[in-house]
Amino acid sequence: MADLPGIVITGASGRMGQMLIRTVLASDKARLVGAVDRSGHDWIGKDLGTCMGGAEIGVTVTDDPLEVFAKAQAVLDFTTPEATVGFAALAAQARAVHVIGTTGLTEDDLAKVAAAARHAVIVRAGNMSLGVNLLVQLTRRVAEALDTDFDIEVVEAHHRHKVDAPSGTALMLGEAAAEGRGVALRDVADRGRDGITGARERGAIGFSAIRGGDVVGEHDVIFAADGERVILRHIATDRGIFARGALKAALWGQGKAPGEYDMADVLGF
Ligand SMILES: NC(=O)C1=CN([C@@H]2O[C@H](COP(=O)(O)OP(=O)(O)OC[C@H]3O[C@@H](n4cnc5c(N)ncnc54)[C@H](OP(=O)(O)O)[C@@H]3O)[C@@H](O)[C@H]2O)C=CC1
Ligand SMILES: O=C(O)C1=N[C@H](C(=O)O)C[C@H](O)C1
Repeated sequence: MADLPGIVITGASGRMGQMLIRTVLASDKARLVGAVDRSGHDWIGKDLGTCMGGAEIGVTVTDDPLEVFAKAQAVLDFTTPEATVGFAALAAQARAVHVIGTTGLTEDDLAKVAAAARHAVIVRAGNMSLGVNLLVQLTRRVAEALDTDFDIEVVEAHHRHKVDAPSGTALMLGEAAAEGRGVALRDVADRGRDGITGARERGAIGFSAIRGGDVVGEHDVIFAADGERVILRHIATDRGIFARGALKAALWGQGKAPGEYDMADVLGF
C-alpha cells in the first residue's frame, strides 16, 4: 500500500473534489495522502471522512498545499483558474504530477501553467472523460471531410452553478473542428450572438451555452448544410467519468519527462 502513488486532491469540498476523493479511495492503484481546501473553509483541520459524512479516514483537510504536495506523487486539481495557477507552481516545486481539470483559464494563466510544466509533468484537459476525448478525434475527422458548405456550431449545456462559458469541452471541440479545417479557432470563433447579428459568416465556428438545473454536461457539434445535418453528441450523466480519467492521467504521468500533456496523450489517441 505504501508504495502506491500518493494523491492529493485540491478543492476537496467541491462537486468534483468529492467525486475524486471517492474515486481514489475506491482505487487499488493509488492512495489518498492529502486534501486541500480554501483558507477559512469549514473543513480545514477536520478529518476528510467525517466532513463527507462517513467514518474517519486519517486524512486531515489542510489549507497549506505545499505541505501535502511534498509527500504526494500527484495532485488532482479541479478548482478555479486563480487557485490552479498557484497550485501549478507548488506542484512543480514538489515534482508531483499535476492533473488540471479546471476550465476558464486565460492566456496569461496558461502561460504560467506552461512555465510550471518546464519542471514537472502537467496533464491538462477541459474534459477528462474517455467519450469526450473520442468525440474530439471524431470532430477533427468530420471537419476535415466536410467543407465550409457545412456550418459548424458547438452547443453545450451545464448545471446552474457553472461559472465559465463556453465550457472547456466546447473549446476543445471547437479547436478540433478548426484544426480539421486547417484554420485557427481564434480567427473563426463566434462566441456571442445577440440582437441584429447579420447573417452567419461562412467558415465561422459558433458557440452556444445553456445553463440550468443539475445537468452534468452535454455537448453537440453540429455540421449544418443545405438539406442535411451531421450531429456528434456526448452526454455525461455521472461526474465519475471525469474523476476516473483524472486518476488515469495521474498514474500515466508517473516517470514521464516534464512537460504539458493532454488526455489524448494519456489515452494514446
Ligand atoms: N476537465 C474535466 O473533466 C472537468 C472539469 N471541471 C472543472 O472543474 C472545476 C471545478 O468544478 P466543480 O467541482 O463543479 O466546482 P466547485 O465550485 O464545486 O468546486 C471547486 C472547489 O475548489 C475550491 N477552491 C477554490 N479556490 C480554492 C483554493 N484557493 N484552494 C483550495 N480550494 C479552492 C472551492 O472552494 P469554495 O467553494 O469554498 O470556494 C470548491 O470547493 C471547474 O473549472 C469545472 O469547469 C468539472 C468537471 C469535469
Ligand atoms: O463545470 C462542469 O461541471 C464541467 N466542466 C467541464 C467543461 O467546462 O467542459 C467538463 C464537464 O463538461 C463538466
